[in-house]
Amino acid sequence: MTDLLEIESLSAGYGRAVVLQKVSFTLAQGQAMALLGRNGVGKTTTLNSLIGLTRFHSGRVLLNGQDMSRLSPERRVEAGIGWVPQERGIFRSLTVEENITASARPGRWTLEAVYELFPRLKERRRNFGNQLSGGEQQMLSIGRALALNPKILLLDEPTEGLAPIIVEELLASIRRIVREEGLAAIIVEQHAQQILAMTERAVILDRGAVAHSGDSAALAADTETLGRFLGIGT
Ligand SMILES: Nc1ncnc2c1ncn2[C@@H]1O[C@H](COP(=O)(O)OP(=O)(O)OP(=O)(O)O)[C@@H](O)[C@H]1O
Repeated sequence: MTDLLEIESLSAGYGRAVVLQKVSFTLAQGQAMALLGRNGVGKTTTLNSLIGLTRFHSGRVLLNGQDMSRLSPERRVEAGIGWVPQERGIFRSLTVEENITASARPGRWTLEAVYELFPRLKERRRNFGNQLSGGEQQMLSIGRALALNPKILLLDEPTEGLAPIIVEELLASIRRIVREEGLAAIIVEQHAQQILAMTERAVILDRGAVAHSGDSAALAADTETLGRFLGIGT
């Protein structure tokens, strides 16, 4: 069976700087992957490369066997990549509802399904993007990506800078998306143990290269590797 996503020896960066050095991993349909590593190792650059926002040097990015390495970000979204950027990227002058429906496509994730996942968004549906708290903006960013009914969701530090109670709420929603709904996802997160508990696969990057790749459950128990590459668990 073809993997949903195949990254083959991807080297990419910004301008002349090559940040990712021959990064390879695969993800099957319905699998969620934790993408971990210390600050500055290339996690965001990996997600940016999957959506097409970096300078591509060599390698291949395949979605359902189709090579996307040279496609524009718009074409990659059309092909089924859902992207939730670190800076959230919501339209501040549109309402919550307009943000969700502006680019929606038919599928499991209707407006009602997004509201059911994030009841706060329904309460706030007539508010503008610039009237939302950080947590609500993050929910909207995820809801908007879901409404595109992607084949795979890329989440870049979705809980960064949010209050602990909101972090727990968001992590519970993300767990539901990947565990109960079975949507394929790559999740970059500082809350490593919580993300390992809801994903099947884990990749650790170190200085732009894959330093570890394996089962999330095995990594969660591997204090030596967690300590060496993330400075936790020891
Ligand atoms: N727009 C850019 N132009 C040039 N270099 C960049 C740019 N964005 C990131 N970099 C560099 O690429 C490297 C990897 O950064 P990246 O943001 O991918 O790391 P990260 O693992 O996501 O870290 P963090 O957890 O801090 O977000 C860093 O050395 C960074 O300085």
